[in-house]
Amino acid sequence: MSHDLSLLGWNDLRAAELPTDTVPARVARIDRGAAEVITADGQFHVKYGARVRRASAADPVALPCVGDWVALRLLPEGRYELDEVLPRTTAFIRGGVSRDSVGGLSGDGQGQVLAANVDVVFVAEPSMHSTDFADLGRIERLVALAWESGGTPVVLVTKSDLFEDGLDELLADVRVAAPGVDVHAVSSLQGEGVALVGDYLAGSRTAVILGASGAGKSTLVNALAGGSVMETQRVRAADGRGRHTTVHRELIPLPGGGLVIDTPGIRRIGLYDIGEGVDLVFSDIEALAERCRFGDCGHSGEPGCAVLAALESGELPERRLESWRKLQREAAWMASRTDARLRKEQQNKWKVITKEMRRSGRNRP
Ligand SMILES: Nc1nc2c(ncn2[C@@H]2O[C@H](COP(=O)(O)OP(=O)(O)OP(=O)(O)O)[C@@H](O)[C@H]2O)c(=O)[nH]1
Ligand SMILES: [Zn+2]
Repeated sequence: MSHDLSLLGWNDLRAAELPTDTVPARVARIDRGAAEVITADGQFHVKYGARVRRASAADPVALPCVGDWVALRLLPEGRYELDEVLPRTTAFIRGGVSRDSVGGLSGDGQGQVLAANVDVVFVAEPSMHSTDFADLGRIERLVALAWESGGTPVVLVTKSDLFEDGLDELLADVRVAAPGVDVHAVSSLQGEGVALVGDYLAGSRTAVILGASGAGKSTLVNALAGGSVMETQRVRAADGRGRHTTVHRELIPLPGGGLVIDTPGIRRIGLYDIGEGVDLVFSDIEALAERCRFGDCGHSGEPGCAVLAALESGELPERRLESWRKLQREAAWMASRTDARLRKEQQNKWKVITKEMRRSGRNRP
């Protein structure tokens, strides 16, 4: 079967990075130290070449991951090996911190890339979660993660059908929590907003959907695919296999164009992987802070504090200020446990390319 690689997101920018005498491929899945890749000539299972093994021994971030564009080299015996990971435009990195079985956090300082070359990051938060309303703090956290990856966040308030009165007010609150980010109401069951979500994937862009368990991620992918490509919670509850079993395909091409990456790692991300993205989510508070009289204002009673003034006047919700403080503390904690130099180096490389793409409008529908 032959594939048109441009439908998987291949473009001139990436073609310019391809070494001579190699074949381009996109990683659909990693399976026990080898990669399942899609090339123009079909799907292959390829092992890592010496170059990849060497680079990843020094730095696990260099290991191939789902979404990567890679260069394959044909060996004399007629099979391909994965010779090189092409420069990533965006990446979700788990910064060497994980929650152990007893719930404590531990860090080994080693980063791990969970997904690469994701253009659009949908943040799914239900309008109603059993008896609770949408959690604005969770939206802020996930939007911070999205910015951090280099992709463009879009917030989806899911299950909008459950919320009749007051949806507009809720959307307004969400817009305050995510300044500069598109916010849409979606009902995957009734179809509201689904086509709009699909529009973000035009031009064969790649998306991930972040959100808590039960946010409706699988149901949305199924709605986008116009069929059942993902098991949803109900099905899984019925067969008793529990959560996180949706692993058969991790790079899912949608019939209307574009791709969605869904992996267990991406599903679990968001509990503690935050960093500099926090500044972008709280750009309104950052702007206020610049107007404080003292450059090192702690916004806790100093004279001439613009942040507290905005709180007084009601311009800045108190919940948001608290959320900012909390996420900043977490980000600082994270940073103290990750190899900062390594992280920075990787991110700078992608940020340059991502900025280029933003400038040329590639990330906007
Ligand atoms: N009313 C309503 N229910 C929905 C909608 N979308 C999803 N649901 C329901 O919400 C539940 C969870 O949906 P899933 O799609 O499995 O959620 P998920 O985010 O994939 O959850 P995990 O796989 O645990 O991460 C299911 O019972 C869905 O039927 C919607 O638009 N409206
Ligand atoms: Zn201040």
